[in-house]
Amino acid sequence: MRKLTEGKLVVATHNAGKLREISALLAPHGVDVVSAAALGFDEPEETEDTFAGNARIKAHFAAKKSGLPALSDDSGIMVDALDGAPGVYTADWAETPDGRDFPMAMSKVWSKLEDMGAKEPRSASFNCTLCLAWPDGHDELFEGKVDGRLVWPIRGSHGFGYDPMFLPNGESETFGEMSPEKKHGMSHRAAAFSELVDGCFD
Ligand SMILES: O=c1nc[nH]c2c1ncn2[C@H]1C[C@H](O)[C@@H](COP(=O)(O)OP(=O)(O)OP(=O)(O)O)O1
Ligand SMILES: [Mg+2]
Repeated sequence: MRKLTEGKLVVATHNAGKLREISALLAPHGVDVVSAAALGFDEPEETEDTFAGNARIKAHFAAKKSGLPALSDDSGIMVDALDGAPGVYTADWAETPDGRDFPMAMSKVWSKLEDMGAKEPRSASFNCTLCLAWPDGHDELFEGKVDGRLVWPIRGSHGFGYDPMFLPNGESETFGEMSPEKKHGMSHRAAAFSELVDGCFD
């Protein structure tokens, strides 16, 4: 597996919540981080139907454009009773003409479960695929997952996206209620990061 040797890394995301988490997860490793959004890069279209496929699109786009290694994150929530939806389309479910509306997206998920009479526990998982790509076209992929269940009403104002409706197994706080440090100890993103750190950092 290729090691990350350069000091500077582009984080290929336009999501401020993800950038905050990725920066915190990278902080102990002495990497100098700049985001694709801060560099003014466009968002490439996420045309694949897998997390890995879309992670590769985002990381290669930023690596080519910057001439630096780039790290992307493609992630989403998979609800068992919905056969894994919204999955790769988790961000799309929140899309409105005025931007993303996550309270609306969470209530869409919950109403679908209500409409179908889904039984407790309404199990779901958060999934994350990281892609580290270099300007020469090489890449490495890492995956992480956390299992839990969905709750309603939503709880907490920490984190981002669908965090307030996700209760990880064995916990009493949703991702929206827990501190960032606690989420970083158990999240899908943290799990993928630990693979990345083991494989690519000295
Ligand atoms: O820890 C999380 N806590 C809550 N929600 C989360 C999390 N991780 C992903 N999610 C949701 C947010 C987003 O709606 C979708 C990912 O979509 P995804 O395309 O990978 O990210 P994005 O468009 O927000 O940013 P970008 O593509 O620029 O990295 O899953
Ligand atoms: Mg996206």
